[in-house]
Amino acid sequence: MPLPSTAGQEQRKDFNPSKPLLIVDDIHLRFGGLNALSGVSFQVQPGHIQAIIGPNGAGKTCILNCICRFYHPHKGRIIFEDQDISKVPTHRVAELGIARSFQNIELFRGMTVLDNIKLGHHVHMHSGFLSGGVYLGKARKEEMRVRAEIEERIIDLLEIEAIRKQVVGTLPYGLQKRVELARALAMRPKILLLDEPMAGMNLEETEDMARFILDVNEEWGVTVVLIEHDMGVVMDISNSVVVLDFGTKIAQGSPEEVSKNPHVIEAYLGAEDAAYSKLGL
Ligand SMILES: Nc1ncnc2c1ncn2[C@@H]1O[C@H](COP(=O)(O)OP(=O)(O)OP(=O)(O)O)[C@@H](O)[C@H]1O
Repeated sequence: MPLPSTAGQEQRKDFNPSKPLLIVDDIHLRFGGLNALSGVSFQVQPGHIQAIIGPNGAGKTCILNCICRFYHPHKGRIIFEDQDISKVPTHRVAELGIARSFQNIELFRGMTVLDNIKLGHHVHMHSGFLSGGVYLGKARKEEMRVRAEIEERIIDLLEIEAIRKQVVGTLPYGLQKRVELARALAMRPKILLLDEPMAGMNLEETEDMARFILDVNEEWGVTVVLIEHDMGVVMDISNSVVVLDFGTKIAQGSPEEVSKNPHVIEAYLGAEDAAYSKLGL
């Protein structure tokens, strides 16, 4: 069942396949003498699952950090929904509809699952002292109702009903990753940036997570940018793949195209044979 009143659904209304939702334009990022990103450009189409792959240290996480403004590139632009967000303050990025999960879980481990999910909503709360503290206005009551409904649907979709009252720190790793996804969804994102959501998971947890990402994308219309080392997952669920190596884009295309690209094969072979074998070639 589709999520009500989400940014994702609004996005679906003016769905225009020829117009990118996100444009990463000539991004350069340096740390001292290290060029972490050297002119990386790509576009993300609305409704797509866009994978970013590449050997360790290729610059994948740096790209996500530039998109959500944790890092400030010294050259280049990030355009989201026709707006150049290169100067938008970091704390405003979530309000625009950009949510992310982290490589290492970033949850409040001492709080319950539900409370962690509720925290995802705070980006849409605009009430000040009068409306929030003293007078519970009509609009705010309506917002609370919608939020509660969304919460329930997220819990339902991600199948975490049974653990909603459990303290996050007591949960197995795979479930904690699921709660992190739930909290990101509570932000009602138009685009979801996922940094290795399957890392450290067993096969069953990986398959579950892949299904949840597909559900979020297909049923709720949320565009996804996905960094993932598991090539099986990338090949299965992404519409398009960008390949980075040493801070530059070396290939882009459908999963099938990039898996046959000689530069990609070479990059992976150079990195480690195991990664190459994961390409399934
Ligand atoms: N805050 C930072 N300070 C200094 N160097 C950094 C910083 N963040 C990233 N780097 C460097 O930038 C390069 C790209 O890092 P990034 O984390 O984007 O790689 P990655 O492709 O995500 O790798 P992995 O798959 O191992 O997570 C690396 O050499 C990394 O050490």
